Amino acid sequence: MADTRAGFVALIGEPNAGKSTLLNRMVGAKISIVTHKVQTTRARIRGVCMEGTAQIVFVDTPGLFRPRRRLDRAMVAAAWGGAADADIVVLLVEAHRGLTEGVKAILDALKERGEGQKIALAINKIDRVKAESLLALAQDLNTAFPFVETFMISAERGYGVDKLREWLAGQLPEGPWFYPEDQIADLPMRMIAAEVTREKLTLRLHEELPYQLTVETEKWEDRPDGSTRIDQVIYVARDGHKGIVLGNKGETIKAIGQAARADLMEFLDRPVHLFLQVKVRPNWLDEPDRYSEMGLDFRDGD
Ligand SMILES: Nc1nc2c(ncn2[C@@H]2O[C@H](COP(=O)(O)OP(=O)(O)OP(=O)(O)O)[C@@H](O)[C@H]2O)c(=O)[nH]1
Repeated sequence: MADTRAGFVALIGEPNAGKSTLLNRMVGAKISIVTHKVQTTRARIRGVCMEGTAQIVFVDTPGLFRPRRRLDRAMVAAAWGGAADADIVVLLVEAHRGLTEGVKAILDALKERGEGQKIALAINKIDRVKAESLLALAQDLNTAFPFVETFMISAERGYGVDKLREWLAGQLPEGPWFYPEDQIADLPMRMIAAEVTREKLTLRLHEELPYQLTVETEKWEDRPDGSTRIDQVIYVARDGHKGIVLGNKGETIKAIGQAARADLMEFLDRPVHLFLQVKVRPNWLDEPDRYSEMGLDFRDGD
C-alpha cells in the first residue's frame, strides 16, 4: 500500500502529567494499564493505534525523568533511549501547574539533544484552568522551546484528543505498517507474555543465558472456554545454545514454561496454556530493522 504511514511516538512528561490517561484515550483502556507492570531496558511499546491509513506506535521510557536518587545527566541520557528514536515526541504539561522546574529540566534535556526531531506540546488537564491562563501558558512554553505544534487537551474528558491523534498520524513517515492490523489489539499482551518467559529464562540460566536470545509470541488465542493459548518461540543464534535452553531431557525448558505459565495465569487471571519452542535463527542481528533500532529487546531480530 503506497499511502500508508507508520512511526513511533513518544509521550513524555512529568509523573502524573496524564500520559497513561491520554494513551488510554487514544489506544484503548486495557493496554496501558497492563503494560505498567512491565519493565524493559529502553523503550517499551505502550500501544498501537490506527488513524486512517497510519499506524501510530506509542513508546515510552520508564523512569525517564523520575530518577530514583538524583537527576544525573548520564542517567537522563541513558533513560532517554526510546524517545530519541521516536519520529515524534509529545511533551505533556499540566495546565494548572505550568512551567514547573520539572518541565524546565525536560526542556533543557530536549534542547541538549538538538534539532532533528518533531517535538509537540500538549497542555493537558485544560478542564482545570481558565481560558486566559491557558493562552499565557502556551505562550510561555513556546517561548521556552520551539514546539512544532501546540495542543490543548483534556485526556480525561477527551477534549482535543482526536485532533492530536489526527495530527500525529499526518506527521508520520510514509511506509508500511509495523504490525498486521489484526494483531494490534493483543500486541501488548503478546509482548508482555514474551517478556515473562524471557525473565524466567534469565532467572534460571543466569550467566549461561545465551547471547542473542529472543522470545516471540507467535500466536495468541483467547478461547471460548475462558482460557488462553499462547505459543512462543525462543530464538537462539546457535545450535549449541538450543541445548542450554532445553536442558537435560528438556527439564530446563519445562521449568521455565511452568514458571512463566504461573505468572501469566496470575497476570491474566485466567487459565493459560503455554507452548514453548526453541529455534535456531542465525545472524538475526544482521537483519536491519526498526525494532532493534528502537532498543526493543522483545522484537529484536524479527
Ligand atoms: N482533571 C484532569 N485530570 C486528569 C486529566 N488527565 C489525567 N488526569 C488525572 O491525572 C492523574 C495522573 O494521570 P496518569 O495518566 O496516571 O499520569 P501519568 O503521566 O501516566 O503518570 P505516571 O504513570 O506517574 O507517569 C490521574 O489522576 C488522572 O485521572 C485531565 O485531562 N484532567
